[in-house]
Amino acid sequence: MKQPVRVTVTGAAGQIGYALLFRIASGAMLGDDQPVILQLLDITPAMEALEGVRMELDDCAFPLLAGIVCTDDPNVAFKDSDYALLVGARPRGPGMERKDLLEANAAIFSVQGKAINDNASKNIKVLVVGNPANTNALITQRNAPDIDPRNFTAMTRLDHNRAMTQIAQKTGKTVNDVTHMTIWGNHSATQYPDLFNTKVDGTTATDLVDLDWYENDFIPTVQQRGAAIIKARGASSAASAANAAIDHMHSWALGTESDDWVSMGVYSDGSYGIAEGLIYSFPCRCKDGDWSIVQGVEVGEFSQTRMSATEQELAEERDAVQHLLP
Ligand SMILES: NC(=O)C1=CN([C@@H]2O[C@H](COP(=O)(O)OP(=O)(O)OC[C@H]3O[C@@H](n4cnc5c(N)ncnc54)[C@H](O)[C@@H]3O)[C@@H](O)[C@H]2O)C=CC1
Ligand SMILES: O=C([O-])CC(=O)C(=O)O
Repeated sequence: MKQPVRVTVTGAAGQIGYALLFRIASGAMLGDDQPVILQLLDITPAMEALEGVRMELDDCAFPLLAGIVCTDDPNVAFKDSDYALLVGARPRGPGMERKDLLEANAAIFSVQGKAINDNASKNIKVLVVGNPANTNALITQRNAPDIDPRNFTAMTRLDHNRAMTQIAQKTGKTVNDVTHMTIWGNHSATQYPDLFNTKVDGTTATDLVDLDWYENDFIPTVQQRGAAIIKARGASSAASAANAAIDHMHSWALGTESDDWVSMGVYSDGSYGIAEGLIYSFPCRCKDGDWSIVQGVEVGEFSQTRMSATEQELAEERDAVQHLLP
């Protein structure tokens, strides 16, 4: 049996937390041979609800669950942490854009970045889910100067999964036939889901659909899917967000499929001309617990315009939180 790893989840008493923790404890995220210790953080008023979640985790008798810590202290939650899923933040309501949450949520991530820097394993893998996810990941990373910036990522896997299903349904196939999907940029309405490089049953997706559908139906549907869920459910995506977080960490820790790739918001090294240091979603391959940006993906004029627009938005978000970036 492997040694247990420590997995921190923030906002653990929230909606996404409730859909996430049981799957982490079951082995869905890190494999069915990897014991986990869950280190659960939420705010003081949520401690009683969190205690209820702990009771339910206990009641599942998960063989891989080697311990549970519930706390309202970030220094305790991140102690020796190997993996962190930063979910805790206010979600948006109807009519809001994700960047409207910047002010409400940004401060949370500077505090947690410092707590990660001071307490966590230097090899910690961090996924930021709380919105606006890319810029919150940037704030966290910049507040943890002793940790490699590559260890901080933002979630665009939900957008990636949404796009996979949309193209599969349009072409009468299943998601099993879809490969090489890419979400470029920000987890926001400017994100660019790229079908020029996507394959459906081996055929390039843009050869199977007309450009009008791609531009005026597919792209806005993927970009606006979060808002559509909020409208329908009265609350933001939770189970699908938790599922995407599991997928993101699973790919990162255990690797991606052969020559396929996944979308991850990662520290830009200047690839594809994207400003260095932004947390931008790229096509990534993962191996041996590390990710790399896939190089040589075709970028035509249609894609370039959209990739630059979402980069521009990320630069503006970064400038708006300059005071939180040491
Ligand atoms: N990146 C993505 O694809 C997605 C991101 N999200 C985002 O995830 C976040 C969480 O969503 P839900 O779970 O639905 O919200 P929720 O409101 O149900 O839960 C949030 C939890 O975070 C806790 N929290 C607040 N401040 C905290 C702090 N400083 N430290 C620790 N915990 C704190 C709250 O007490 C609450 O328990 C939101 O920002 C939402 O917009 C949601 C869906 C997809
Ligand atoms: O849209 C929201 O606010 C929640 C979210 O990030 C998503 O569902 O993609």
